[in-house]
Amino acid sequence: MVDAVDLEKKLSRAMGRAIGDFNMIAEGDRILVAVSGGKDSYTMLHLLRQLQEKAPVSFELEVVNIDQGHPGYPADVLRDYMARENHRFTMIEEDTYSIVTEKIPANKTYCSLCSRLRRGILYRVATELRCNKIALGHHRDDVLQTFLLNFLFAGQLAAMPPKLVASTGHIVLRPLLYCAEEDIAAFAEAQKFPILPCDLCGSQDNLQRKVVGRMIDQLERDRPGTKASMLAALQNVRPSQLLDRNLWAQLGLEAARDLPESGGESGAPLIMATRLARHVS
Ligand SMILES: Nc1ncnc2c1ncn2[C@@H]1O[C@H](COP(=O)(O)OP(=O)(O)OP(=O)(O)O)[C@@H](O)[C@H]1O
Repeated sequence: MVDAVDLEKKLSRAMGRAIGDFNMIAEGDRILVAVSGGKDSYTMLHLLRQLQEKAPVSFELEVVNIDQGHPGYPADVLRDYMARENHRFTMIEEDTYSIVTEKIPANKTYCSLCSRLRRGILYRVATELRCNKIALGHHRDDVLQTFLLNFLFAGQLAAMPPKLVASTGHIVLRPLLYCAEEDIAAFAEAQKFPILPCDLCGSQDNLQRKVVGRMIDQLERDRPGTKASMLAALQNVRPSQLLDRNLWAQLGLEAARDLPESGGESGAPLIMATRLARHVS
């Protein structure tokens, strides 16, 4: 049983590694921290605030929540928490719920349109608050699920970008991308974050994603370390072992090389073991 202090250290180390690996934060940044009231974004906010206090670079945090007009949205819970914790907090009221329920048939999931509308609002608010970056609370398990969803059902080899330049020029960050969901859940519980319900829209939450999530969880139960291996794989891409002709052209490849030092048959396990050692801890 890991206690809250150890969990905090573990999560904070994982977040620090992601921030360092992808050069996410620089001196003078103004970061809009998008908080939904769920466990992931509460945890992200908590860890970013801690980092802010000890980091060698100085940056600012602007916390934003969008009240999307769901019936029964307990806005005061979030307002009270932000006031108690002394965060710079803005709640934006935009009734995207009416748009989504009008456009999407009742038996279909609202998630995709709802999150697209939300993203547009976040970009607008980031401009209004003079924020150059936007932090989202996606974590390792979101990344793995997205990867598998794309692989199995969308014909693409793609996960989620750790850092993305949006068309508006804002930089979108995912600082929790190395953090395990179960650690976040345990930490959020230990911290007693006042979690807002996520089923207020009554829509079936992205069913396909849930199925894939359960598949990965089962694999992890059968073979502990599977998730760490999947995450390591996303950081250990061998373009020449894939079949993307455009990628081959971009890399100027004529044929795949089978040199041991480039990780041919014999090199692969060693590289994987090294990477795993970095990420299992
Ligand atoms: N209503 C909202 N207002 C502000 N930011 C949001 C809102 N909803 C989602 N986000 C941001 O988008 C991220 C991903 O949203 P998603 O709905 O997939 O969250 P989630 O997996 O339920 O995470 P969380 O536990 O933070 O709610 C959140 O972590 C948060 O950063």
